[in-house]
Amino acid sequence: MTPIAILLSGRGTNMVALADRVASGDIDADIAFVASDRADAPGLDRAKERGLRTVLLPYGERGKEGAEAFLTRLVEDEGVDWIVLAGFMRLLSSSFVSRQCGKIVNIHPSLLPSFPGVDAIGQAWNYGVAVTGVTVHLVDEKMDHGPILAQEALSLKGGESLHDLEERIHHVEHRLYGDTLKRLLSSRLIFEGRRVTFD
Ligand SMILES: Nc1nc2c(c(=O)[nH]1)N[C@@H](CN(C=O)c1ccc(C(=O)N[C@@H](CCC(=O)O)C(=O)O)cc1)CN2
Ligand SMILES: NCC(=O)N[C@@H]1O[C@H](COP(=O)([O-])[O-])[C@@H](O)[C@H]1O
Repeated sequence: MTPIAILLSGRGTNMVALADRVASGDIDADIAFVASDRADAPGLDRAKERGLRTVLLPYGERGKEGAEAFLTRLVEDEGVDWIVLAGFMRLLSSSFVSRQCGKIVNIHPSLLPSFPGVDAIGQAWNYGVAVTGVTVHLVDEKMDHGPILAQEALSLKGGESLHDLEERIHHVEHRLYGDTLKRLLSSRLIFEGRRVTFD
């Protein structure tokens, strides 16, 4: 059973989807804690409802460096093997990423490298794309730049609203992230440049 930590800043629906699959035994992991940079993140309440340990990262009091030092101590004390970002809206420093030996994974609601950063779905909608999707990627020191582990595309439907599209993308996320994490925890990663395959 692999110890993981989940980091979020918002609603936590991706955390819930992962936690449910861990609880069912489908994903062979132990969620050591769920952490957020925001005390008001609804995802923290959802984690507490599931009996998960929650942690507030002290970005407010200690800034980025202090918050990452706090997180590093927690990760090392708990023997966390993978850090799972699920709507965590803070850029992690290169020193933090390298200390974790790159064992950080993120989900992003677009087909990277298109539409990195915040509001990716809104960016794609406003651009008028015909196809968008979801990316699961390793985290490096840059924003939404790390090697891609999985992607799934979806075509926009005539007449659908932005809200409809957001709902369909989140539905894909909730399945794809769990499927990819399950493979990640049971495989070796083979790197060829930026290309990553599971062994
Ligand atoms: N080193 C990395 N850190 C993070 C990555 C990554 O790929 N590499 N992914 C992000 C998630 N993310 C979108 O995928 C994202 C994170 C942060 C921001 C952002 O603008 N943050 C600002 C301030 C946010 C705030 O104060 O609330 C900042 O950090 O200065 C946008 C998108 C997770 N981290
Ligand atoms: N740049 C990162 C980013 O945009 N992440 C996105 O934040 C949302 C979090 O939702 P959730 O809190 O309900 O899981 C998800 O759509 C995730 O892909």
